[in-house]
Amino acid sequence: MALRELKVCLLGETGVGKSSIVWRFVEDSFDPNINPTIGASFMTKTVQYQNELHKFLIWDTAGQERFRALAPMYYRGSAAAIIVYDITKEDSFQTLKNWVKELRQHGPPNIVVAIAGNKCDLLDAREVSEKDAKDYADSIHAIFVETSAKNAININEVFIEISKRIPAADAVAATTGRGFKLGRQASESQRTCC
Ligand SMILES: Nc1nc2c(ncn2[C@@H]2O[C@H](COP(=O)(O)OP(=O)(O)OP(=O)(O)O)[C@@H](O)[C@H]2O)c(=O)[nH]1
Repeated sequence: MALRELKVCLLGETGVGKSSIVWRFVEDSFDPNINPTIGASFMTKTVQYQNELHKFLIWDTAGQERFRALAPMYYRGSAAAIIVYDITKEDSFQTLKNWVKELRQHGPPNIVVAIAGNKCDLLDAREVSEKDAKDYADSIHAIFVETSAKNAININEVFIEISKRIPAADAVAATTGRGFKLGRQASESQRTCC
């Protein structure tokens, strides 16, 4: 079975739940006392998609302002970016729009963008309407899901949607050197920090 490596980065304001989404996806766990990311952290997870294995190489960036300048190192060369906002924080949705602008200006031209409205378990505190966010995502042809890392809602779905959109993106990637590899492992996960 063909193994495809897909570099994915997570972007978004501090505290929106980027690391929690990654932990839920890779380890199927949730830590309410998780620490803010320093610099960035890296994890991988391989999943089967149709007749291929997709190995996600996931760069979870730090949302704190002091690390902002590091982000290009992680979104450059990415096949996809998951930009996360917190549905209970309007400001975090504005920050997301800034990330979209930055990716447009400096990111890979064919990057798949997924917008994740996280903390959808906190409906009573909602500040960003699902419709407004979906309309915005549609306007930039991005994937859109509301997620809850806490309650494991729509976490796998984000990555499945990325897998679905990658073939078109990879047709370009293949011509630039990234592409298919034959692999042996059916599933794995790993975490390192830097
Ligand atoms: N209720 C709720 N809390 C969440 C959810 N996801 C994350 N949190 C909490 O939000 C806080 C921040 O989560 P992180 O995953 O560290 O956020 P981050 O975006 O990675 O933050 P930085 O590393 O600073 O960029 C933590 O207290 C999490 O437990 C969620 O889906 N629901």
